[in-house]
Amino acid sequence: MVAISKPPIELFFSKPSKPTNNNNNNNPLSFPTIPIIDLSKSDSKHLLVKACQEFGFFKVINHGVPMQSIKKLESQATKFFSSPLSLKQKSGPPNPFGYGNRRLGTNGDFGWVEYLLLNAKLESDHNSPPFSVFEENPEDFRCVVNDYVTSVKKMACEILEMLADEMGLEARNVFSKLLMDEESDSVFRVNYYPPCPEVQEHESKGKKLIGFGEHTDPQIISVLRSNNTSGLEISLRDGTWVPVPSDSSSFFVNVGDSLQVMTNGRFKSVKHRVVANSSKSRLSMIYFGGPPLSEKIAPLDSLMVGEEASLYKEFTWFEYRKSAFNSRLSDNRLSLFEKIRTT
Ligand SMILES: C=C1C[C@]23C[C@@]1(O)CC[C@H]2[C@@]12CC[C@H](O)[C@@](C)(C(=O)O1)[C@H]2[C@@H]3C(=O)O
Ligand SMILES: O=C(O)CCC(=O)C(=O)O
Ligand SMILES: [Fe+2]
Repeated sequence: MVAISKPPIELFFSKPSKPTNNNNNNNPLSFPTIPIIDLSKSDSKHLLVKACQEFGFFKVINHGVPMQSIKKLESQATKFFSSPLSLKQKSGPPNPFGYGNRRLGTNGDFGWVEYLLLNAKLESDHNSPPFSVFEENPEDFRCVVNDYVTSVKKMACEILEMLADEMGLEARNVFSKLLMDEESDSVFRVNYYPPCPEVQEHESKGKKLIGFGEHTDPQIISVLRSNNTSGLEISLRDGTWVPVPSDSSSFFVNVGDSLQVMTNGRFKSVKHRVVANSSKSRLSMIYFGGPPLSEKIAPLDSLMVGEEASLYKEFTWFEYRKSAFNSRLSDNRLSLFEKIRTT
């Protein structure tokens, strides 16, 4: 186990950002409303497409994921993160899966966060983390995660099928089949953001303490649920950061880079980040639905109209994933795969 050295506190603060008073309605105190999609309503499809085009982000209610499954996972995760650091570290480092602390990825990014990065399909394998805290009964944790991921993946597939339907694509499972594939490279992550007393002192100087730095998610779709501590922010196209009020009974969904490519840029992968809280801890769990490694990612033929040109070079998910994991968190990962426009 490699000891985790403490990075200087400066690494966790955001650079001064654009003033946040340039939103749509010119009112410095109001933000555009984040779309709310009621999955129990059949007419939500249109709103879903609109949300993916305008924000790449929306909130989902009446999602069908049992509260019991959410609560069980929350309680297991709380047990994990409240155990001694030395024990948690026995489930790390996170390469590729396991417990991580502050260091995000391998390229020098830091956040005020602890996390568990897991394969979305937790196998009954003694070497799969986290074996340390749940030593007495690792099957318990595995079942709880698998139960939760199964329900959330079902919801993600439903959303992807509604999107395909509304866009008039021939096969409504054109996106969802990638998540359903046995070989789907999907990831599950639990993030724990401890309270940070230094937040207030820095806020008075106009700086924000960063829990998880700004980035887009590389996969197709991400589905997030958190406790009632806020912190998540999304970036609008004009660079304005919009805080997302927490809601522990709903899910938040964002479009990933791969879905942006498959829709030839119609849907936008949203830039987001998490800012730390001075007094409350935040616990979030995110399912990242990804394709099989060998899957070719390119704009869907059936979507291209007239002379529409593809904005991206074709790549496999393996190639994109490799390139993404070699990048810094805030890099524009897709720019390497954009076609040079000649007109
Ligand atoms: C700094 C990094 C962390 C990350 C891999 C990367 O090099 C760039 C993308 C990051 C991200 C963001 C979404 C997910 O949380 C994640 C698991 C992913 O697939 O891409 C993380 C990666 C990570 O934490 O290892
Ligand atoms: O923890 C959160 O609320 C969001 C984290 C995130 O964006 C990520 O893990 O990719
Ligand atoms: Fe993310």
